[in-house]
Amino acid sequence: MEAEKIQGPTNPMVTPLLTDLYQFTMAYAYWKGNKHSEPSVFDLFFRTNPFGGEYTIFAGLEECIRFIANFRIGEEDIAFLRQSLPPTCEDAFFEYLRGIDCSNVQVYAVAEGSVVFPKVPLMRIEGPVAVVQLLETPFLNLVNFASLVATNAARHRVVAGESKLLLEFGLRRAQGPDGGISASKYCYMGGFDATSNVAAAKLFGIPLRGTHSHAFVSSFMSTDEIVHKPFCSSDGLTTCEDFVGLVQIWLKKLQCTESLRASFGETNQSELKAFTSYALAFPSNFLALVDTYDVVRSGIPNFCAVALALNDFGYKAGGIRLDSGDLAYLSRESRRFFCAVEKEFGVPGFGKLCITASNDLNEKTIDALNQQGHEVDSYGIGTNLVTCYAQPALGCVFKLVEINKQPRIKLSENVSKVSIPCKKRCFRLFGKEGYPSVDLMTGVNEPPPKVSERILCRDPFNECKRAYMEPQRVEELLKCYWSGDSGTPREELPPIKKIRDRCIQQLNQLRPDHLRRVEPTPYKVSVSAKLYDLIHFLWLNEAPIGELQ
Ligand SMILES: Nc1ncnc2c1ncn2[C@@H]1O[C@H](COP(=O)(O)OP(=O)(O)OP(=O)(O)O)[C@@H](O)[C@H]1O
Ligand SMILES: O=P(O)(O)OC[C@H]1O[C@H](OP(=O)(O)OP(=O)(O)O)[C@H](O)[C@@H]1O
Ligand SMILES: O=C(O)c1cccnc1
Ligand SMILES: [Mg+2]
Repeated sequence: MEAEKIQGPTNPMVTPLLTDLYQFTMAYAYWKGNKHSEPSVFDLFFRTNPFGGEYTIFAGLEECIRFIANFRIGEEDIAFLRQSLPPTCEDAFFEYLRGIDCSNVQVYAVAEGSVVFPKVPLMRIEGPVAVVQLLETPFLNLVNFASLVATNAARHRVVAGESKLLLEFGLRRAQGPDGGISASKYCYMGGFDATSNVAAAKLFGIPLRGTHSHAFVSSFMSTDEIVHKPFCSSDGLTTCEDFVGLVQIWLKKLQCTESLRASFGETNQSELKAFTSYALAFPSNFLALVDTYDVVRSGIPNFCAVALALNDFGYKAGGIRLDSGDLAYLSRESRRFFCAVEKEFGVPGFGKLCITASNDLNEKTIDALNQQGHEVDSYGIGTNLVTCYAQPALGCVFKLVEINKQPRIKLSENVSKVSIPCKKRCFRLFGKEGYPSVDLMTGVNEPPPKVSERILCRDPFNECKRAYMEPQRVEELLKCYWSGDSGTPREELPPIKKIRDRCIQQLNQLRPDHLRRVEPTPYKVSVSAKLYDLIHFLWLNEAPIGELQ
């Protein structure tokens, strides 16, 4: 049995009751009208890309599949529904609810981590109308934030560049525990390298990274004694009896070095104690937050004194974190100091020590740093990333497109809100240069587009916008991820690392003008000529003709 092989959702709060009341009232009305088993098709899609961009990353699919694979309404929940719905609701309905599962539901979806575009279904859900209706809210809940935050992460990756290390530091600012865990998971999927969130790292196998806080530095007083036991060199062959003294020797050497002299005099001794103490605790991975007192006059020289003492015993320091001030300027000053130390004392690699920047970073500040010129290797990003401060929601919707094999349309005064009817197949067509050129929707019974065969692609709502395309490659977007007991083979749910790789690879494959922050070019989304005609036939059919007075 397929349902037994797939674990339940990560968050145990994700149950059939994690929904809006109206899904159950509609289920009752479908049942009462003996319509509940009618075969239906719903599309899950969004209408506008978030963050003023022209692309979105699809995420949340695995959690949806875990949800339906385990969909059962338990006795306590049935009792709660019975007391919540009007007393006129018949007992037999609750018997019906007790018996439902998703064995007669099928889900076709775009692969998780894919770059996706407005109007193209991310998921196509087929099954008895009352059951599929019950999936609307939980699916939207599982996909909307996941895709939004994955897109936010991807956008930070695009602006930071491939070579930068991106650390997600958002748990403390996230919207509650699920917001925090989900953000860590989907930021990784969207291209971050690591998280500071220990629980998320354990749950999903995300690399775990971190530095230390200002509290650690300010907890030391200049008069504190450092508890020091002799410590061993990295090769285990020598022992250092007086590491504190060695650090002081190095600080004096730095102070006496002509090329470094101008930048600092006496440094903060309590900060030096904090760094020394941290180095003794983590000699192979010494990182220091250098902005507690004064980056240039204290933090950097203190860090270098400790790093050089470690170097004498074969340990390579990890680097620094800057968490305030002008990050472009301070990173350049830090790099200049590191390079001077490398040159003066002949310590290979010292000039390349990792500089991490944090403090209220977002796409805009990273872009500003790029414009100014900086020496940051790694960004730690929290609030703006995980809360999706620039845009708090993605507007995925779940619309009926077919019932009893009849196509259905939802009209709106606003053309962008008119739904695209009928059970559809979706394809990505690639052009001569290897870039994806257009996403094409067709009816399921139409012949699919073929490589090197010219096909007309039409804007679904604008008669004038149409173009022929001779694809060099065709990729079908919607694949079966849940087939219930229909026997249709289904796709495997890949591990998160594979999903992340797909996301990065697809972003790299996209034409750069779709990715740019300012005035990006919209990607083309179209329908076949046949589907275009059907949309407009149904539109005319369903729209009442007005009477002029
Ligand atoms: N070179 C830069 N260009 C653009 N923005 C920057 C640059 N350096 C830092 N920033 C951003 O400017 C803001 C500075 O924050 P703020 O004015 O609160 O000062 P601060 O550096 O945090 O000072 P403190 O913590 O010492 O009070 C942060 O959002 C940071 O990301
Ligand atoms: O700035 P964010 O992108 O949210 O990244 C996380 C922040 O959290 C930590 O400090 P915290 O904000 O708790 O204190 P601070 O503002 O005094 O540095 C850290 O030093 C970062 O600044
Ligand atoms: O490890 C860090 O440096 C960190 C973690 C969370 C928030 N701010 C910083
Ligand atoms: Mg802060």
